[in-house]
Amino acid sequence: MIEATGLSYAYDGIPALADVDLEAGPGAIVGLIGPNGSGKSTLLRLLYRALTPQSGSVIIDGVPVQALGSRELPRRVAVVAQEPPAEISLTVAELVLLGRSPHRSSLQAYTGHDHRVAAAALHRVGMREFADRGVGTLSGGEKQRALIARAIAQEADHLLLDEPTNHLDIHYQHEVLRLVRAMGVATVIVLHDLNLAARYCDALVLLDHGRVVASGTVRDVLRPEILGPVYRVGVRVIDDDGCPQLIFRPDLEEPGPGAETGPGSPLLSSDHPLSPSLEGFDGPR
Ligand SMILES: Nc1ncnc2c1ncn2[C@@H]1O[C@H](COP(=O)(O)OP(=O)(O)OP(=O)(O)O)[C@@H](O)[C@H]1O
Repeated sequence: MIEATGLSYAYDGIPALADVDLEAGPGAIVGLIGPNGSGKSTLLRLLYRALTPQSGSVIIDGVPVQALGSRELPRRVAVVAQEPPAEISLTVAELVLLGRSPHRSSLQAYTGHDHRVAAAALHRVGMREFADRGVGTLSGGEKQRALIARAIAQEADHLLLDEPTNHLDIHYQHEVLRLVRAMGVATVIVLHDLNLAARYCDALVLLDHGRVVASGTVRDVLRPEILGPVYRVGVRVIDDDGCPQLIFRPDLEEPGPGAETGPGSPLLSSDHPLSPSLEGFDGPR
């Protein structure tokens, strides 16, 4: 269980996050969504103690995160951050094996069990044949999957991921999120793709300018009247076998400089036969 209450943070006096609450119960996946610069990564960094909040608290299974020891924290919380891995000179197998470090003392060698857990994690992300490759030689998506394998090998009860589907093709976007679901641990995940968020998250927290604009179930948050003003796009929600999915239109009221091909423009007016119907789209207010 991850409980964050009243979190605020400022970089060099410039506020990035203000009075944010979040809760991820056992097995629940909470999606952090919001525009660029809205504070998602900052919030995640506060959750895994890379940053210390100026006010508020983060509690992991009843224990303040600040009170967890440096070995206890990674045993409880696995992180897939946006930063590229420092372990660029390692092989993929060695990188994934690092996920076992919190489970042994620094003098202890990795056990057969550690190797089996690491190999199984690599297999789960479809990377077994990459075991001997250098991390530095991987594509962006392969690297991302190797980092997710490391988090799986860590066997922590809490998982924090910052845009884990970045660089992944559509198959692996779904595969990785299915894996996250199957791990069944308390998860907080930053996602830009709202349709993936709708499909895989149990709850969402929408940030804008460092504040929570909406939080709750997927259906509570992914509403055109909420998303439109925050993302400055037109939004339509459709139902895909019970899962809400979104279709977006660019901001119809404030075309950017030189934008001449939007609906209503001389090149593509809304009654042009090639212009798709705008019915059902709620433009931003
Ligand atoms: N190290 C830093 N020093 C100063 N300001 C920072 C730093 N990191 C982030 N910020 C600022 O804090 C705000 C929130 O940034 P953050 O990275 O948390 O947003 P985000 O929602 O994760 O963005 P994105 O979707 O673009 O990844 C932004 O205004 C950003 O410029």
